[in-house]
Amino acid sequence: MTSIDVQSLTKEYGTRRAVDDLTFTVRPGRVTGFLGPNGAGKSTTMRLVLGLDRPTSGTATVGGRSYTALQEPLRHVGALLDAHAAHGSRTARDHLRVLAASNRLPARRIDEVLEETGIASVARRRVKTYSLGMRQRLGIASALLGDPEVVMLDEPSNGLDPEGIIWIRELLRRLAAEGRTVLVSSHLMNETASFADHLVVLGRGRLLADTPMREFIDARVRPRVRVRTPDATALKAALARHGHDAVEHDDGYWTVHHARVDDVGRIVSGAGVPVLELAADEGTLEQAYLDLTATETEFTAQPQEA
Ligand SMILES: Nc1ncnc2c1ncn2[C@@H]1O[C@H](COP(=O)(O)OP(=O)(O)OP(=O)(O)O)[C@@H](O)[C@H]1O
Repeated sequence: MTSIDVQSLTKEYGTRRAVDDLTFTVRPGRVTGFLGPNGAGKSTTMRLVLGLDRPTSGTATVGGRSYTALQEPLRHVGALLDAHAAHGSRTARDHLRVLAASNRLPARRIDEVLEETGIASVARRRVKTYSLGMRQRLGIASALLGDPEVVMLDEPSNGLDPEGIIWIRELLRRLAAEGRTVLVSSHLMNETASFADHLVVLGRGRLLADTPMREFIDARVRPRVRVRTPDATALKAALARHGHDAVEHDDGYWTVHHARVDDVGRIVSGAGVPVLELAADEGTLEQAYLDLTATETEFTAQPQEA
């Protein structure tokens, strides 16, 4: 099994520290979401892992070896960094042919990844005629060509239509279920929440979190419960006896703050309160992420003066 290991990694561009003493491990068998505000250092870290840039200090390895030491690297690591990397005057098929030949990959993989990424029917068209979403699919096809154990994708949902977004979600889940190591950066929190098991979060080049997604959310967003009842008086009284306060909304629901659905369920059923609906109002990844990164965002819009 192959992990990505980042150890005390630092990258400076002139006086600017893009990556600052970063240490984390991306493990196989799960999807790790790679998050952080603009300029936090996600792409730089991925480039360092791929040997496209040299670290100022520290190391980034795949399965214990640096990427540049890997023979036929596409068999080990598949990456999508830039959807515009493919040459525009080539067809998708030719682009994949060149990659397959230079990594001694079997030609049958070309058809397999074209099918898998849904671009088989346009594979003979020149890449410059492709939409952004089609280029993303070609970038993912290139990443999967060598059937690699490690897959690293920078903003793969970018430009994909709703059907494409569902496809990429299922693809990422499947790659992880097959035991691969999957690192995916994204600015789309709902998306990330739908496919990630684990999160690595950066802010200004530093590590802010390296934690299972559920723990990341639960540590930052207090749980709430939504209840609907025809007997508000009984509901309020029952909750008050257990130290809970309920707030009513215009749509007829009540919210119980800082409470778990199991506890509220037990309280209301114990008190015989009639309940029409009872639901956990779980914290979202977006809420937790914004809470963590509020002070780590380099670029924020300033309120305009009237
Ligand atoms: N080649 C380079 N030369 C100079 N500065 C660079 C270079 N590449 C990145 N940087 C700087 O390093 C910092 C980190 O950039 P990086 O692209 O890694 O962030 P990111 O987290 O991927 O951001 P985004 O979410 O906007 O893609 C930024 O301040 C960026 O301007």
